[in-house]
Amino acid sequence: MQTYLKLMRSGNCLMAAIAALVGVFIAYNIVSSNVSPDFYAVAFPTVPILDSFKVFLVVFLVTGAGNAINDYFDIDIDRINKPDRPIPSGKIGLKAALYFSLALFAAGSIIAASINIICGVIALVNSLLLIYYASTLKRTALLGNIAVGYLTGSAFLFGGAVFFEYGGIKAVFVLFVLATMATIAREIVKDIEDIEGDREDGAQTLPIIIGPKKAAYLASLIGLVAVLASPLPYIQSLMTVRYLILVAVADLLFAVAVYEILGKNNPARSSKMFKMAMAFALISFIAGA
Ligand SMILES: CC(C)=CCC/C(C)=C/CC/C(C)=C/CC/C(C)=C/COC[C@H](O)COP(=O)(O)O
Ligand SMILES: CC(C)=CCC/C(C)=C/CC/C(C)=C/CC/C(C)=C/COP(=O)(O)OP(=O)(O)O
Ligand SMILES: [Mg+2]
Repeated sequence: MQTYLKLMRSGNCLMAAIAALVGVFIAYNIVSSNVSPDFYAVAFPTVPILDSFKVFLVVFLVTGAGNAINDYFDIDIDRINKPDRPIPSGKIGLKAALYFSLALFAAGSIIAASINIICGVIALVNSLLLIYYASTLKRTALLGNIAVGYLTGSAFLFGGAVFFEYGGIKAVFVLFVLATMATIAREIVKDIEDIEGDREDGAQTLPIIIGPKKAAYLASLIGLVAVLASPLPYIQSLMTVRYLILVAVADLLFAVAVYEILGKNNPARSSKMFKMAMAFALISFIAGA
């Protein structure tokens, strides 16, 4: 069981699932404050506890499926870059990982469809995109990074989609944009870190095409634009002033991540700092909502 949780990268699954719950909560706050009292009393539901649990479960399962199918297709690269992972280390067989991933995708999409049609569509589209990313897109410069950025940011959209008929997706769109930009920046840095294994595998990633230095500048630019945009949830009255204080700490961590890649040419540490900054930004969304 432990090895399958490692294949799923359960820490990422938990982070994504919490992000989706933030989406549910923020969307509920916004749409329930926008409706008229009589509509609120008559038509608008109370906080959807069961749907919130389903949202958490779907994102946990689909994210885990995406990580598992990624390692299934990455077996050759991971033998070079990450030999301790469950498949290259032999702890989980290749076919077992594939069937496990497909089962998680199916379970997640079916549960999503039981929430509403939009949640079902998002889960199905994301599942297909995760498979396409792992099999093909990840070896394509920038498109692969954008796909992972969209997928990560979509956790917020998925939470907002619980209230799609009340404008829930629009309510959380700025969170989607911030998460997408931060993830794209980190994905480019990860490609700089993996450049040797990717080159051996014939992948055409951005750092291989334009060089690691220019890729580092682009990742830093995207990351810094996300930092400059980070007050937007407060400006849009999605978040309280507590968010503004906490996200300033996340912004500082993003700045350190940029320094690690631009100033110290250390993609491994920069990637870790980006992830820490993203985790802290998620905490600021939770505490500031
Ligand atoms: C500027 C600002 C306020 C940005 C917002 C940042 C934010 C809240 C991002 C959300 C992050 C999130 C929902 C992450 C989910 C889990 C995750 C790390 C997904 C992306 O994983 C792909 C990555 O390539 C996996 O690699 P690794 O982390 O090394 O296993
Ligand atoms: C909203 C719903 C239903 C699902 C969202 C699913 C989410 C949040 C996905 C987040 C992004 C994610 C987990 C992508 C999986 C693919 C992946 C591991 C990309 C990075 O892989 P590589 O580029 O191969 O790098 P490493 O394998 O070395 O980490
Ligand atoms: Mg991989």
